Amino acid sequence: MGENAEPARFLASRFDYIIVGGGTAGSVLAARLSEDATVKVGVLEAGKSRVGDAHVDSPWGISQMLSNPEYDWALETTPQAGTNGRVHHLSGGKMLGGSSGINFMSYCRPSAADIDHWGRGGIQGWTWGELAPYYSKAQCLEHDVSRRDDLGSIKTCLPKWDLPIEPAMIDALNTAAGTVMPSDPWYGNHLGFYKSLSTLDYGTTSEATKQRCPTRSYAASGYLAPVMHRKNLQVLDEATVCRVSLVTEPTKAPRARWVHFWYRGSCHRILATREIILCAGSLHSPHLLELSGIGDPDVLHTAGIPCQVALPDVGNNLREHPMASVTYHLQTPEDILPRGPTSHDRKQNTTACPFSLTGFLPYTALAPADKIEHTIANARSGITDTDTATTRTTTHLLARLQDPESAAVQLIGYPRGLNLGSQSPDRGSYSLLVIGSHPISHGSCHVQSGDPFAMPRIDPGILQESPDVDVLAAGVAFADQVFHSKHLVGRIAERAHPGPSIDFTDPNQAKEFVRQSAVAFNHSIGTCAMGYVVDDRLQVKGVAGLRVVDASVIPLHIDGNPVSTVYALAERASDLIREESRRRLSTL
Ligand SMILES: Cc1cc2nc3c(=O)[nH]c(=O)nc-3n(C[C@H](O)[C@H](O)[C@H](O)COP(=O)(O)OP(=O)(O)OC[C@H]3O[C@@H](n4cnc5c(N)ncnc54)[C@H](O)[C@@H]3O)c2cc1C
Repeated sequence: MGENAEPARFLASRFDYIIVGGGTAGSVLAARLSEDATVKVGVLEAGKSRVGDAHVDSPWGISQMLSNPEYDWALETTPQAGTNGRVHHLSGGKMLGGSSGINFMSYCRPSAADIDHWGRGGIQGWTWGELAPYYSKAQCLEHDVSRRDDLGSIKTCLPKWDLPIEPAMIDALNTAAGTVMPSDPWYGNHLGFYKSLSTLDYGTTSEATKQRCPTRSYAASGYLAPVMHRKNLQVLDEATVCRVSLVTEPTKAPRARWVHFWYRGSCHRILATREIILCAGSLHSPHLLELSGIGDPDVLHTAGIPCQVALPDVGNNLREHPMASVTYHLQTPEDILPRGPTSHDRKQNTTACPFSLTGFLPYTALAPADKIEHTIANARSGITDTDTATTRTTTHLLARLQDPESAAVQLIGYPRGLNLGSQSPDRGSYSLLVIGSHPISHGSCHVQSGDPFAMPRIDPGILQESPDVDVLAAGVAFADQVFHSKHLVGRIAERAHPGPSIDFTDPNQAKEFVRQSAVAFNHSIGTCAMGYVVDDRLQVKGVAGLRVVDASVIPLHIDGNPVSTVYALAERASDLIREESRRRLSTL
């Protein structure tokens, strides 16, 4: 990027807004707030700028970044009882652009109902109707230039390659589920199977091949890089924020004023005259609130941190999408070699590639009515307290299992075994990944000590609730059955994973497989949830001048991959902040 702030200038500056975390949401806010040349915006990012980095830019570079501490926070959960005591790896992008720089680039919007359900706790202003324009504002839909509203910063396109097996796979999936290919799955209803969009930019021509080659389109390239020349925007990378300090005035709520951070071995503090905006992601934003003394007094006491503002819900409601997969060998490896327009795609795609097939199904398409009732009754019998917010959420999510319009699982086609960390991928296999869309299981992410470099204790409670296991097991059994579809005759050989001894028609074997093999899909949300930790303008309750804008404010999980929603909510948050700023100025 080359235009990052000079450290001395940054440290000597006074900012109106300080953004903590220059990731997905942080980059959007930095770009939007600095459009007003009269405000000064500072961004502090713990990772490095990786703009122009080959691993980030290449759609095939993911395996070089995952678990690599230069790019990935590489956090771990506590042992998860729901997955037979296994510890799960949780990735998170540590760079400008954050997790949008390390993710699988799958672009998918949630169903309209999912966003509408956010309003259940009395949250105003976050319906599908209100958020939908912001999806369009963030996205540039390359495959459909007729949509003039979709001209945003993040480029998306359908893969310009065709995997020979995928049209038959889409037919097999839709036939088995009794669904049809949705005609416009990005506008509120995406049940059924279809070719998925990726956050890819085809605007670059390779020097070597003179062909247009795809590069990752992400928050740093789409939002930050084009505006780094602005005089009122400064970005300091490799700066790790350790807390926010508050000032108290009589009769007023405490106000967030200073951001304390480590930079090149020294601790510094910097003043925000208007607001501090936490954009550190679902696992770091609650941690920073707690390090600042804002949280559950018991949690803070145990960690030895004096409580400044009691906010018991900080760090709770951590929800993750669980994922399990089934892989079959193919009769011919060519079935997953792309018929792409460029030899570049064809060559690269043999080692790894973004996902190009996805779809959603309700539980009603996976299980008979009596089985669904059994799943729900089982879960209800465990509910003793009927009046807590958690119970109301659980009851709501259980009711959705009977709704034929509500997705319970997402399936993603992946043209090989899921061995992303491997250097020698299996070229002759195809996987269906099955992801639980609306997990009832949830947990927490809490500070363990006042040391800002000690990682939080992360317990997402993966598969701890039996309906999540039932749903995922039914999804995996469905996926297994699809490989035997008449649409795929002559193309599929034996099952590669799990081994042939597992019988998915036996629900107990399917459930045990899921407990034994499911992983977290890196879609953490909910730890600073709207309505609980922040209000519907995303301001931290009980503190002035402090907001959270990132995936942590999403109160309930959405069906599908979340990055589109993080872009949209950050776009909307920018409008809210600018609107408040204008209102403040007009009253002066
Ligand atoms: C491996 C992986 C694959 C994924 N695949 C997909 C996908 O295909 N499609 C999809 O839609 N979603 C996907 N996701 C999820 C999606 O990318 C995230 O939900 C989204 O990017 C989160 O945005 P955010 O702004 O909340 O956090 P982030 O983008 O993670 O930003 C947080 C930023 O804060 C910085 N930070 C943290 N702590 C501090 C601190 N103390 N001081 C300063 N800076 C700090 C971080 O370094 C980071 O840059 C994936 C995620 C991962 C990790």
